[in-house]
Amino acid sequence: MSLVAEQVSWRIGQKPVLERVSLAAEPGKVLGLLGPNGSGKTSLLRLLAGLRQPSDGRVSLEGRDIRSLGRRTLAQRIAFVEQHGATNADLRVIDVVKLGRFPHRSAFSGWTQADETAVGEAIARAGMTDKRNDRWQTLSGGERQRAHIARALAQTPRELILDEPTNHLDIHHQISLLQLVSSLSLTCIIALHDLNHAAMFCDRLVVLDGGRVVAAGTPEETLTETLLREVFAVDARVEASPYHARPHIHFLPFGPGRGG
Ligand SMILES: Nc1ncnc2c1ncn2[C@@H]1O[C@H](COP(=O)(O)OP(=O)(O)OP(=O)(O)O)[C@@H](O)[C@H]1O
Repeated sequence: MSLVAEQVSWRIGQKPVLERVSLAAEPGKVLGLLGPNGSGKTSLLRLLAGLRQPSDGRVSLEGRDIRSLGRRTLAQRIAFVEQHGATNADLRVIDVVKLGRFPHRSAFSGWTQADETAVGEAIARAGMTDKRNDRWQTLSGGERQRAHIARALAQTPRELILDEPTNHLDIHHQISLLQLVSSLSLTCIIALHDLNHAAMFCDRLVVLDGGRVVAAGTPEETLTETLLREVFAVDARVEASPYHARPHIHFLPFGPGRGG
């Protein structure tokens, strides 16, 4: 296993946000993190990235508690694309993506061919080659999102953590990003709201509700009509897709008095 959370709890003051959450991300696989608004997805991703420490339990990377790993080692291994990542508005796309190389550089090394290659490939994979010299404030929300993804790829991580990375993207870029992520031989943990996209592109899913894991397994095991009703408060029919090998969810309209 690569990134593992064992019985992780996180509280803010007296308020429990995550309670005894365990999950294990398999190398080279995509683990989807699902759950309604406020269920604890972002909080858990921040713990997995080492940006926060759990109140109880531990997060480990290949068996070592991430608290024992230095910031630089963690940054060489784990890239995190946050939901509302901020960026200095004066930079160009290429400058933002170059920041991804920072953990790999020392005070004495100049900009190397390996840095150049990593940045060029990351920009191409994120579909930003045409925009590489554009200034940050001229980009659309979706282009900024893709530039942040390029920066994460330039980091050449072995673990990639993405918090709702498709939420500003048009449908073409949503599908192409998820396809890209699932084609990389990286360990990927991705929080998603689109349950059909999760079913199509994730190998395994973990569902949070109220800060606890309420389901985990393959998309077929996890995305049941009962779970959709009990956790997401929607009526739906789940069937094997005739077009791909994964389940497909048909959402049904709310009955009278059930909207909102
Ligand atoms: N710094 C904080 N201070 C107070 N409460 C917080 C803080 N961070 C998170 N919370 C609370 O913890 C709960 C979980 O939040 P979190 O952002 O992890 O949920 P989420 O599943 O990512 O939600 P969404 O789908 O809306 O992005 C929410 O009730 C939120 O208000």
